[in-house]
Amino acid sequence: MSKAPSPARLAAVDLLDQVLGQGRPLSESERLEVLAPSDRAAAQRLATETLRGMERADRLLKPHLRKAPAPRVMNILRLGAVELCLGGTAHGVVSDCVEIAAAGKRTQGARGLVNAVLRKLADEGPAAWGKLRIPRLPKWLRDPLVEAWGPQAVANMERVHFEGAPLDLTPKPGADLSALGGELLPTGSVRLRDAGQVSALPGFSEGDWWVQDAAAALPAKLLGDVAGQPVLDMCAAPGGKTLQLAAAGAKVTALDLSEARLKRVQENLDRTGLTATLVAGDALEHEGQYDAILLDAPCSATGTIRRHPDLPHAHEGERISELIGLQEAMLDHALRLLKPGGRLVYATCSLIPDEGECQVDEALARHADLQVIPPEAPWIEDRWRSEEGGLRLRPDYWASRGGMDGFFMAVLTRG
Ligand SMILES: C[S@@+](CC[C@H](N)C(=O)[O-])C[C@H]1O[C@@H](n2cnc3c(N)ncnc32)[C@H](O)[C@@H]1O
Repeated sequence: MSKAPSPARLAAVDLLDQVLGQGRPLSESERLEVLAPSDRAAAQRLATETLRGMERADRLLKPHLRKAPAPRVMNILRLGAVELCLGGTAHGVVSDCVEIAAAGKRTQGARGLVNAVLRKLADEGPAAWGKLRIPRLPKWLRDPLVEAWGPQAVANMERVHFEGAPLDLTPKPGADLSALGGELLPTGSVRLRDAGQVSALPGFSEGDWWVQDAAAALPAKLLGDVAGQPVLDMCAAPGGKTLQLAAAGAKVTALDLSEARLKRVQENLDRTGLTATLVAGDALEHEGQYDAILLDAPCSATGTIRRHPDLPHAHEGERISELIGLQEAMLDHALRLLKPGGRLVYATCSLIPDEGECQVDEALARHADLQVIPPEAPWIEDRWRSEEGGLRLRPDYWASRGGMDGFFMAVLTRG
């Protein structure tokens, strides 16, 4: 008699269909909302691991498939293959994948195939897995990154992407995070491995910290002493940098186009007991004068792939030229909102120079009075410095510690 497949595995296959079939990233899924928290976490982990290991799974599956199966069947096989190769129990994985195939009208005819192929992989897969190459980025992204950073650097980034990301926390000033047993990074973030459920960690309810990649915590620090100053966080949600600025004593205006995402900023402020003025609106229409502005502009997010392996599969960079235009317009508008002598930090979590280094070069060409202030801090490593006077962070930096998100950031002023 057939039994219902695990809700987490079933949802993980749906997520793979969503990313690979519809080109919608995991973060846009409503599918997880109906699940219990533990199933939600498991489904997300399974989908993420499958996307990370997809190239290897496809290589292992290929010899067993005479013709390409229907996309959902292929995703069931990918999920099963990755789980089996990463140590999943053969019986549980295979029978669940067969049940997922049996549950769909268009896939039930492939039950036998799923069963036969996954049984083979349960025997052969785990030994073969580690001999396959580290999965590569898709060509649309790999080619420009090789051109920008060279083949070895991109191979190093791919190794870090494949390993996934630790959990980084930004401590609220004065909070004691020793109960978490994490590693204190030179930049002040606390890094945890295998952290589990975030909301169950010590200090979460007390608002002692918030989740923020170590690299993502640096742009706000580059604004320097903001205590008592009006500061605009121009693209604020979900609010990691707003929290840093508020914790540093700034009078923060946190602006974002998305009301839904601003709700997350408010939740984060409530949990941490910090305050900021939230404004829903278009950054390009915002008015005011500020001593300091943080422009963490919308971008390709290609620096966050180790956390979001769905990104390079969900699209092929179609929106990047539109984003580059938006970043340029936002940078020019931010300069209009900056008081004389004020500081603007421009940042993007992108690995593509057109969204970082080139934006600063081109802004310098457009505005004769614009200057870049090279940042000074004891934790800045020389190799992070870019020719424009900004910082270029890459996933392969701190590789032995677990890497960091890719970011570009620069401090600008009009003089
Ligand atoms: C990279 S995210 C910001 C991350 C945020 N700074 C943090 O640290 O949590 C970019 C944000 O820009 C917002 N955004 C996109 N277009 C915008 C616009 N025209 N005006 C204001 N915000 C915009 C998006 O809603 C998104 O929340």
